[in-house]
Amino acid sequence: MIELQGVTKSYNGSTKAVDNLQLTIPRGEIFGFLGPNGAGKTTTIKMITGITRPDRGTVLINGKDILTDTVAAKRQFGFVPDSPDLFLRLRGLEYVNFMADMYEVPHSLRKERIEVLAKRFDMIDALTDPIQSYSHGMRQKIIIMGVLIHEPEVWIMDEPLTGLDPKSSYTLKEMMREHADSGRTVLFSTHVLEVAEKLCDRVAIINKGVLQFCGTFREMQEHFQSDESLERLFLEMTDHE
Ligand SMILES: Nc1ncnc2c1ncn2[C@@H]1O[C@H](COP(=O)(O)OP(=O)(O)OP(=O)(O)O)[C@@H](O)[C@H]1O
Repeated sequence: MIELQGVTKSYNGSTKAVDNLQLTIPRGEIFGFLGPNGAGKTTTIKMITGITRPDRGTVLINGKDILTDTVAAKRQFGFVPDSPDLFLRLRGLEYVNFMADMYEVPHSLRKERIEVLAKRFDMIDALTDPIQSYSHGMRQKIIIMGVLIHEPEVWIMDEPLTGLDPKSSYTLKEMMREHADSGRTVLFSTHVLEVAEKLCDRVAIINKGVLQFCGTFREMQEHFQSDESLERLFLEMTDHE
């Protein structure tokens, strides 16, 4: 479960990138975070994950405060950032083991977990190659594997499907569904509204740092008294000044 209470952030003391955001993302849900470029999605995700400090407000992950109980809060989640260009000098397997070390995954569990993940993402043959030699999609997949190796309860993913081929994208979406259906939490941001419409139990739409809507797609249609697609409703909400 992720709770944001009055979360606010300005850069350089000027316009608010995120303004008084109030959100609760319960267990058992795939939650989509949507908004146009520059809306404040990444800033919000960075505040949830403790990378950026909010000016005001509180972030709780499974009840643990990211600012005051940071390590306990960080143990609750796995985070896939928007750029997978990390640890390029390591081989895939070294990186996944490094992540397993960080999260104290026992050696007895690692081999099987790595095998299962590598099989699902078609990465078995690439594990011994340096990440530098990987394509964008392969880098994305190794980052996802490194995150999932410690089986975090809460998944937080910033545009995780970008660059994935159709099979890997299908696999990740399937894993997100399984994770949420087993009573755990998935938060991800995306620009692909068709994916959000099909995959998410609820979505939040943010524009210029302000929450425009939070709820199910059906609730959104009821709210706007419209049977339009998510894409049309999104454009209506975010196009107007
Ligand atoms: N490090 C920074 N310094 C100054 N301004 C920033 C910084 N990071 C983000 N911003 C500004 O904050 C606002 C929100 O940016 P953010 O990256 O959170 O949006 P986003 O919704 O993730 O966008 P995108 O969909 O393009 O990735 C934008 O106006 C952006 O220019």
